[in-house]
Amino acid sequence: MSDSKQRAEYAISVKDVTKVYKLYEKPIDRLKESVSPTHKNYHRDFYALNGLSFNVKKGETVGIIGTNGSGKSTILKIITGVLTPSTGQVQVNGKISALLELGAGFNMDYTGIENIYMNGTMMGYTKKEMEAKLDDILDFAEIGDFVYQPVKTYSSGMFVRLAFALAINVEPEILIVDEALSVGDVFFQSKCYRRMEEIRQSGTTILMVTHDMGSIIKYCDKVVLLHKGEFISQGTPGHMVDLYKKILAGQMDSLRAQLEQERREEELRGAEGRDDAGSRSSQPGTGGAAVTPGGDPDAQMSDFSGGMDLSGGGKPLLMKDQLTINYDRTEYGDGRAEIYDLGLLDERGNITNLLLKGEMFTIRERIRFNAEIQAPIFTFTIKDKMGTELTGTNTMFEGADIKPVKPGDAYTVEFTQKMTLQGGEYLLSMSCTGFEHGEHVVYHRLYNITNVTVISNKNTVGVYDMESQVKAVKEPYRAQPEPTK
Ligand SMILES: Nc1ncnc2c1ncn2[C@@H]1O[C@H](COP(=O)(O)OP(=O)(O)OP(=O)(O)O)[C@@H](O)[C@H]1O
Repeated sequence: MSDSKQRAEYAISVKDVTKVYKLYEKPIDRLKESVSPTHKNYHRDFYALNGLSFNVKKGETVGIIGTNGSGKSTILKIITGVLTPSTGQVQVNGKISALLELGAGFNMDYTGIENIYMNGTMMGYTKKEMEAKLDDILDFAEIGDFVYQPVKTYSSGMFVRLAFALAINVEPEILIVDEALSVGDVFFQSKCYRRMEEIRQSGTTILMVTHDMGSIIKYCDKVVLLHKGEFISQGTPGHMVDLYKKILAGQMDSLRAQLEQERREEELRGAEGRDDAGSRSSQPGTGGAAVTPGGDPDAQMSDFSGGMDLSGGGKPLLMKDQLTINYDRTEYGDGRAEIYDLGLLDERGNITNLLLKGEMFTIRERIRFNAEIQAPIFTFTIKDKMGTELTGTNTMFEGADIKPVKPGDAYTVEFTQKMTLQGGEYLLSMSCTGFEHGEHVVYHRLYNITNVTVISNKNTVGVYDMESQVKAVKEPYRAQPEPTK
C-alpha cells in the first residue's frame, strides 16, 4: 500500500515492532559490562515485544488484550511516543490524546490547572484554546477546589478523574486508554463509558487496553491478542476473548493448533477464491432438547459440525477444542457411557464460551456407549461460582425420546434455550445417567467442565431476568388536595 493511501486509511500502523530490555542478574553486572575491555556480555535480552504488527483503521475502536506482562502497555507507550521501539516502525496519523498509567504525562508538583495547560500545550493547543475547554474539563472531573492543589496530593481516584476529563475533552482524533478507568468509582466509570461511546460515535479512533472482557465485547470493532510479547491473533472481539480465555486456562498448545487450523482454512478459502464462512455455521434449533442417535460418532459430524471445518485434513477438530475446558474438574461414572465431546453454541451457531443475554443458545453433548443401556438420560446444570445450582434440565424432564443403546452406539443431544441469566460467569456441568432397578446410576458425569460467560448490557435484579414487559402511562395533571388538619 502506498504511503499516502496508508495515511488516508489508517490512524495507527504498527510494523514489526520489537522492544528489548537488557536484564542483569545483579546491579553490578551493568557496570561490569560497561567497563569490560573485551565487551563481555553480562546481560540477557528480554523481549517485551517481539515483531508486533497491526493496523488501526480511522474511526475504529480496537482493543488489546493479553495476560499480565504480555506487552499491552509497552505498545501503547511506543505508539504515544513515551517509549521508543528497539526495532520496527509506528506511524500515527492524527492528534493523540492518551490516558496511560496513573501519573504518565503529569508533573506531580504542578496543580491540576497547571497540568491541564501543560498537557494542552504538548498537544499543540494555545493557552486561549485551552481556556475555552477548561470549564468542560473541570465539570467532567468534578474534583472541586482540588484543581488548585499540586496533583501529588490527589487520591488515585481524583487523579484518574482529572486525567480522563482532560483526555476526552481535548477533541482527540485518536484516544488511547490504558486500563486507567478501573481506578475510578463505579459512577465515574459509567460516566466515562458514556462519554467514550459519544466519542466513538463521532468517529474518533480509540485504542484501549483493559482486562474487562465485557467492555471489549461491547465497544471494540477489532481486538488484538498478545501473549508474552508476541502477536497471537486479531479479529472479532468474541473470537479473541475466547482465545484469551484459552490462554488463561493454560491451553496454549490447543490454541496454537486452533490458530493453525484457522490459518489453513483461511488459505483454503483464499485458494478456492470463495468465502464460505456463512455455510460453516449450523443453526441451532428453536427450543427444548433435540436428540440424534447414530452408530459412528464421527459420521454425525456432517450434521453437527457446528462451525467446524473438517476440510483442513488431519484429525477432525472437536467442539471442545474451541472452548475453555476445565482440566481441574471432577469427573466420574461407571464407564458405560462417555461424553466425549461438548459444545456451547451462540445464536449464530458459533462455538463459544461467551453468550449474550437475551439470545438463544445451544448446549450440545456427544456421547458414545460401551454397554447396553435401556434408558439413558442426558443432563446439564448451570451453577454460579459459589456452586449454587441456578438452572438445568434433562431429556427425561423434557420428555425426549431416547431409544435403548448397545456398545458402539452414539448420541448427539442438543438443549436449546434463551439465555436469561444476568451478565456474569457461570459453570456448566453435564452427565449421562439412568435408573436401573430403581437406583440412580451415573454412567458419566462432568462437573464444571466449562465456563459460560454471559455478556449483558442491561442487568436487572437477581440471578435471572424475567424479561418483564413495561408499560408506563403519564396521567393528566391533577392538583393535589390540601392536607386536612
Ligand atoms: N523497563 C523495563 N525493564 C525490563 N522489563 C520491563 C520494563 N518495562 C516493562 N518490562 C517487562 O515487559 C513486559 C511487558 O510489560 P507491559 O507492562 O507492557 O505488560 P502488560 O501486558 O501491559 O501487563 P499488565 O496487564 O500487567 O499491565 C513485562 O514482562 C514487564 O515486566
